[in-house]
Amino acid sequence: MDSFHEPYIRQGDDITIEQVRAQLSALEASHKQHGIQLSGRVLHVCHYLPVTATLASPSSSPPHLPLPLHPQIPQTSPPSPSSSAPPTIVAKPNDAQTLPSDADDTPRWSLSPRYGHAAMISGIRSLSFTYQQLIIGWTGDILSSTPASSLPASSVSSQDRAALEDALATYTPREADPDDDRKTTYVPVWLDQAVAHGHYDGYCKQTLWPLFHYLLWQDVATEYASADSHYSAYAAANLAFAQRIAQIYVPGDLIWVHDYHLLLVPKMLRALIPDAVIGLFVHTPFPSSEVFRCLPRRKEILDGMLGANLVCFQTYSYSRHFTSTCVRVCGYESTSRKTEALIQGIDVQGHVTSVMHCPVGVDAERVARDTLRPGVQPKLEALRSLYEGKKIIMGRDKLDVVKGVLQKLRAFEKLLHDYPEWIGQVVLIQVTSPALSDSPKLERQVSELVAHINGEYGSLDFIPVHHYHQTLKKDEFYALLSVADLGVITPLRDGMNTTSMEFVIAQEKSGKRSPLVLSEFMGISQHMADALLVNPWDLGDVASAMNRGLLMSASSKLARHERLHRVVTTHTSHTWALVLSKMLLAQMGGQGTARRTPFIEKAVLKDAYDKAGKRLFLFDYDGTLTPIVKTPAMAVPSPSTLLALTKLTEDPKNLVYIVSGRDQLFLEQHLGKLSGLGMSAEHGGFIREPMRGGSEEGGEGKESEWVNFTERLDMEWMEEVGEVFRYYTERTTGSHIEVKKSSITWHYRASDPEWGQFQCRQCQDLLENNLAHKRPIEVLVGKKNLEVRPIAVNKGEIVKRILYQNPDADFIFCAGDDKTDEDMFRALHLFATDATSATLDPPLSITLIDDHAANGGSSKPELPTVALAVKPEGVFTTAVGHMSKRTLASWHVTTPEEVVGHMLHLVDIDPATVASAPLEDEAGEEKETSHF
Ligand SMILES: O=P(O)(O)OC[C@H]1O[C@H](O[C@H]2O[C@H](CO)[C@@H](O)[C@H](O)[C@H]2O)[C@H](O)[C@@H](O)[C@@H]1O
Repeated sequence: MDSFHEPYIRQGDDITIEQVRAQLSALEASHKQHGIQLSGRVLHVCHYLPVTATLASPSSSPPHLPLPLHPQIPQTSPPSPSSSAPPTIVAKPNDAQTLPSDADDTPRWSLSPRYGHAAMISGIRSLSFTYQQLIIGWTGDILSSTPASSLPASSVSSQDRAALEDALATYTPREADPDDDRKTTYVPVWLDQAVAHGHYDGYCKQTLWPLFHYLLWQDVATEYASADSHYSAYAAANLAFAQRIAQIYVPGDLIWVHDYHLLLVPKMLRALIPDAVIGLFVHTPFPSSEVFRCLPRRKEILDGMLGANLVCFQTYSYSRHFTSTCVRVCGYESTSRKTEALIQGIDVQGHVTSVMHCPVGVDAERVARDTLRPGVQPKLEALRSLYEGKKIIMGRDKLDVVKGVLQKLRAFEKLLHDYPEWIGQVVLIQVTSPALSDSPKLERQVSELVAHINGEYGSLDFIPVHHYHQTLKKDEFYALLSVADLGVITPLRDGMNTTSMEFVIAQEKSGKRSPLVLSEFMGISQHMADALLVNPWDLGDVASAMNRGLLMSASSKLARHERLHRVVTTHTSHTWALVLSKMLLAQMGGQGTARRTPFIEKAVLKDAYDKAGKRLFLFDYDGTLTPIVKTPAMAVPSPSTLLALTKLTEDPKNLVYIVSGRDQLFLEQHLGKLSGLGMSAEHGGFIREPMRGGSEEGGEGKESEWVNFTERLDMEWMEEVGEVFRYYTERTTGSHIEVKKSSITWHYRASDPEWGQFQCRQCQDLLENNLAHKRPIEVLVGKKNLEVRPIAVNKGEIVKRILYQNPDADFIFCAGDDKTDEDMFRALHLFATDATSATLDPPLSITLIDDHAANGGSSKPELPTVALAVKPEGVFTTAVGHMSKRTLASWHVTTPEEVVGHMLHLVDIDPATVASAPLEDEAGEEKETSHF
């Protein structure tokens, strides 16, 4: 694995931030050398802006005077609403609490501050030394001064908005290097109040958050209509973000979209800026596919995410769940380790989204500094004397069901029950900070349980549990972390959890080196093997770990602490942000950004068609003229497809062929009535020329014979391959074998998608390593199938043959959707790109087969090279699939319906006037649109 693609600095690696910086610079230099445009900017798209801003009354405020940060809702007299002077707006980051606050003006409105995501914000800000940064986020609620209430965003005048945007754009953060003019700017997204709250309090908090933390909705303590309500607000908010990004985007920008609030943004943004380099970082856990599949809007959400070039998670297991969900729920394929080099990814119609992981850390230096703030020590001393002679267990969690506070309290109760020697000797100080959407039910349950434990195990001079439901001040927080004899952080699920990292740093500074009990269901646990890892549901397990931690020897504590400290201080928010930049930068110029096959416009095609004297059409069948469906036998041509082919073949200027992997029987059965249609079956193994002089059933003319190019080939391998396929069919429920005359296909579309793909890879390995080098065969990975055919035949050879026999064609349209069709594009590539090389040597199929037959077994060597009439502008090689799909074709359309629509347009038929029935198989299964 090369260092550019290395997903993460692994635990124990000695890589430093300087090394990541050096890798970044090397990547940038290499991109510049290859002419890849870099803007030097990173756009971070977050749910809300980490700033506080206040709009002051113009009449009373001096320009650019900083205003108090807290409280945000002013208590003083109302502003003068009619003033026409420009507003004075002061904006500052949420953490800039030391700015002077000597203003006496009256804010007219202010943005409500929001906290959280500290690690992310500190990581983003640390990049200011490397990149120009833009943080794009929702303003948060707009609070009016009188009455103290939320205002609809629409009531903020455009003048005020512009003033706020200016203030944010010109704000220089404290931590910026004064000699460096690169900095962080803040770009507000204005959301209508209903959209903003439907988005966050509704869909984010009531639907996605519980699901991502393995809580199905009936378990959530809030009341709401359904898992689908608020989706429209979620989509509207995401669209507003995408549009805002598009307004400020410049080519060469790197765009990082953050978290579960904005999962639709990548796809929406891709539609607005097809070339954008987009990363999506998911800070929460990503659940197993069996949980995720319950989401009514699962496909929309996954497709939204897959609009990104790179989707990144906190841990490998979250990324594995995501990949598996895309495969299982949407039917997409994960890229093989073999084909897409080293990166795991998801293939959607040829667009590959890379999937990686990179855990966020804390700003270790800053936490260490904060732990030593002068205010911390007195608080620490106070705690020490208050609990003198007792061991202190500390817990600090948001009051949210997923944080497992109830389970922790029960485990503490079990500690006192199972190890009664601790009664009177240990206290649990549990702080619960209020969650944004508070749950009174949970609050009540916690209070009741605390009272129960204290009643059961407490006495007049001993209270076992000290519960504080409040937001701790920084000094109190660090004092608590520093004084504790044991940290117990046991959420039921948590994306990462930064308190545990802060605990380790605080313990280093206080010199205590106390141990940590951590839930194994949080992202950080995978990197903290030296904590005491527990299952928070197993109360006995947690109680025993608490006991073990409290009794741990000093040397053991020290050894564990040192290793944890090393992890926390080498995997910081700064390294995280740099590694993220490196990963996204590595996507530039790569798959999905460099390759853009243009969409072929109907008018362009029609223009060339009308001007041409002789036209050649070469169509693949499955996935090109008809959508992929679950059962191969049900992939029958639609009325539109038949009409388009009929009309094309009726025109004497046209020569139309189907070049398919299907066998003769299938092609004859479904397309045989079109006698003007030429057909090639089994990937070029057979050909039947069109009948001249009649195109419809009953038309004039004599039916052509099939020519078999495989007749004299060694076909003994068919039995051997059949045996291998039978072995895998027995072991892969739902799979089946399609035996054709000279090729054989193993299908696994109806099998478990992951097992099917795994078996396919195993089978492919077996065939390639044990048979392919001994036999004249080629193994082809198709769409949920594995095909084996003779190496001597392919679709490219057929195309050359047709072309050689029709050198006067001056218009060629060739369409296909999968790898075997690339042989056709390759055969035409030279003529599609180079005006000077329009000559063609006699193809093998003519020299070896036709002439062989004509000359009684001896081939005739001197067939002439022919000159072709076609010019590059008359060759339309067209891939069906995503524009970023790897292809030799010069054009693309996205679906088979578009291929047919384009053909109908050529013959002057409006597709809307043609009756079209949705494809259904016998079981009523709809066509599989998800995977082409
Ligand atoms: O060259 P083509 O015309 O594209 O044919 C390639 C293979 O297509 C068929 O399999 C594929 O389509 C089926 C129907 O949509 C689908 O169920 C299957 O999963 C696909 O792999 C066909 O069955 C094969 O014989 C062709 O070689």
